Amino acid sequence: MNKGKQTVEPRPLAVLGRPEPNSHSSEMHFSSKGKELMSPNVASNGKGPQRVSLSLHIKDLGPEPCVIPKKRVVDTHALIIPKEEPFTDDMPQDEVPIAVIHPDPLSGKDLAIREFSTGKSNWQVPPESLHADEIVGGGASASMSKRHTSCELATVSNEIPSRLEIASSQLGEVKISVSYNNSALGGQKFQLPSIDELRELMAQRCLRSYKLIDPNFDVIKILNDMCECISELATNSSNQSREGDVMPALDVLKRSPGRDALDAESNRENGCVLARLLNGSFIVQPSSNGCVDDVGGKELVVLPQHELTLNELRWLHDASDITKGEEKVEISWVNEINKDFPPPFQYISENLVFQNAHVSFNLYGIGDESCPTCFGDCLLAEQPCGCACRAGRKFAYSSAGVVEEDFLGECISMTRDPQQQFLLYCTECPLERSKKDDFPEPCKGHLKRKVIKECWSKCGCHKQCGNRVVQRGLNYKLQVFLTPDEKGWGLRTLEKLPKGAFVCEFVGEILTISELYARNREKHTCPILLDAYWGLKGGARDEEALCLDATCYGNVARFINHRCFDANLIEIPVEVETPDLRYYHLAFFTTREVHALEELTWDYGIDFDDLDHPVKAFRCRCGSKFCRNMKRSTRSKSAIITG
Ligand SMILES: C[S@@+](CC[C@H](N)C(=O)[O-])C[C@H]1O[C@@H](n2cnc3c(N)ncnc32)[C@H](O)[C@@H]1O
Repeated sequence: MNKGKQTVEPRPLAVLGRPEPNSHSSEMHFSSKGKELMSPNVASNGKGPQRVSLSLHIKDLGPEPCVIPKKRVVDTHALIIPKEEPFTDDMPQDEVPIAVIHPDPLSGKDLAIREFSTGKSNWQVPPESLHADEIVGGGASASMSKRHTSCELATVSNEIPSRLEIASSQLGEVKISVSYNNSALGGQKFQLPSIDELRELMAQRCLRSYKLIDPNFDVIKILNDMCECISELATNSSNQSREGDVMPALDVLKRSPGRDALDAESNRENGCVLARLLNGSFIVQPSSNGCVDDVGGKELVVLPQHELTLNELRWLHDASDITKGEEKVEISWVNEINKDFPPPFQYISENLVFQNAHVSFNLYGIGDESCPTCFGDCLLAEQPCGCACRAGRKFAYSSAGVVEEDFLGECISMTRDPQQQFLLYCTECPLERSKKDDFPEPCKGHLKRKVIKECWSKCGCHKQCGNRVVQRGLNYKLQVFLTPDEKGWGLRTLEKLPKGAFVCEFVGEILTISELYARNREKHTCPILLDAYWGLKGGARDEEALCLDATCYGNVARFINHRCFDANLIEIPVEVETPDLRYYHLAFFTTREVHALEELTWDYGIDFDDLDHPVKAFRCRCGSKFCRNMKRSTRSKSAIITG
C-alpha cells in the first residue's frame, strides 16, 4: 500500500458527491459477458499528502472461455456494484500492474509512463518504453509478457496530481484505479464528484477534444471498451487477432459498440452517418445538407464483428472522404447492399510517374509569344488568348465554366458516330509492339480526338481564369457506391450536373505501355491509354507511349463504370503543362444534364468481341439499349483494361 494514503469505508460511488434526487446515478453496471464487476473504491480523505482513489475492478469469472463481450452497453446508470471488501491499492499477491499513467499536466496529450505502481513487491515493472497508447494496443501485452520478471519499488512523487493504474492478476482480474495526490492538487478540499457530474464533464472534454457529436455519447461506453480491450489483449484471442492483415497498432479499433458509435457519430459530423441496416449491411450516408438526422429507421450501430482488415479499417476511417483531403470536395462511399468494402488503393489527386515514363513539365515547352495575351480572365478578352489559339482559335469552355456546346457536340460525335470517327494509325504501334516484339501486328488505329488547351503557370492570367477548369480540380459532390446491378462499385453524383460540366479527371500512375504489359502479367490493372498523338507522329518510343493505371494509385475516376454508347460522361484530352500530347490529362465531362444520384458512366470504347485486344472484357451490365457486349465492334479507341 502506498504510504501516506488513508482509506475510508467504501461506499457506492453514487452516494458520493451530490446525488440528485432523480438522478440515475445510484449504480452503474458494465455489461460484460463473462466478467463480473466488482467494487468501487474510495480511498483517503486525510490531511497532507493523500490520495483519493476510484477503482473499477473487473473480475473475470474463472476459467470461462475468453469470449470478448460484444453486446452493446446497456444504457444503465449503474457504474459499479459495491463490493463488500474495500478496494485499496493493496493488491493481492498475484496482481501485476500493467501500467500506470500520469497525465501530463503540460501538454495534456501524450501520456508518458513515468512510474509504475509498486506498492507490493509482487507488482511487476513494465518496460520503460511502454507508452500510454500501447496500454490498449499491442504494448499492453508486451508488458504483460514480462509480468513475472523483475520487481521494483517506487515512490510516487508528490508532484504528480493523479495517476491511472491498470493491473491484472493471474486469475484474470483486471483492476483500473485512479489515484489523486491531494498535495499536488494544491491541497484544496477534495470532494469526489457524483457519477453524473463526472460523466458530464468527461463528455464535454471528449466532445471538445475528439469532436464527437453523438447526443448519446457516453464516457462509460469508452471505459467499457477499454476494459474489453484489456481482457482481449490479455487472452490468446488477442494474439490471434494480431495475425493476418489486421494492423496491430490499431487493434483497439476493432468493432465494438462504443467504437462503432464513435465512428457513426464522427461520420455524422462530416455529413455522413454510418448505420447498420437490418439485413446486416451497412451504409455510410451523406446528407444533402451535410447533416443527417434521420437514417430512415436504420440502426445506428456496428459493422460485422469479424476482425477488420487494414483495408477495411482505412475505408471506415475515410468513410466520409475517400480522398483524405486531397480534393476540394469530400467524397464519401456507401454500401447499401451488403457488407463489402471497396477495393484497396491509394487515393491520389494528381498523376504520378511510376518509373520509366518520360514526362517533363517545362516552361520552355510553352512558347513565350502566346503568353502575354493571357491576363485576368482570358474568356473575357475580345481576342482568344494564345492558349485558345493553340486549340482551334476558340475557347473550349463557356463563361459558365462548362464545355461549349459545339465543342462538346463534336467530341461526342467523334466518339460515338461511326461516320465521324477518324482513326489514326501508327507505323509501329506501341500496343502491338508490347504484345509481340519480334513481329508486331499492324496498328489497329487510335481514335482522333479534340483536345482542350488550358492556360497554365506560364500564362499571365489568374488562377480563376475561365480557361483553367480541369487544373482547379473537383467541384461537385460525388459518391462511391456499390451498384445494385453487379457492376461492382460505381461513382454517382449527389447533385444535379449541367451539360458539359467537368466532373473529374482520370488519375493514376503514369506507365509506359511495356510497363503496363509487364504489370498485366502479374495482376489485373485498371488503365487507360494516352494514345491521342500516337498515330499523329507515326508512332511513339516506349518511354513516350503512356497510359494511366489507377489500380493501386488513383482517384474517384477509377470507380466509373462503363456504359455502351450513351454514357453520361465523355473523356476529353486536356493539355495543361505539356504541349505535345505525349502526356495529357484525360478529363470527364457530362454529355448531358445529369440528375442527382444518377450513376456516372463513360464508354470505355471496349471491344467485347476482340479476343486479340489487351482489353479483358467483362460481361457488360450497362443496361443501355445500345449495349454492344459480345457484338463485334471495329472501334479501337483508348481502352481500359479491366480486371
Ligand atoms: C474501372 S473499374 C470500375 C470500378 C469497378 N466497378 C469496381 O468495383 O472497382 C472497371 C471494372 O468495373 C466493372 N464494370 C465496369 N463497367 C461495367 C459494366 N457495364 N458491366 C459490368 N461490369 C462493369 C468490370 O469488372 C470492370 O473490370
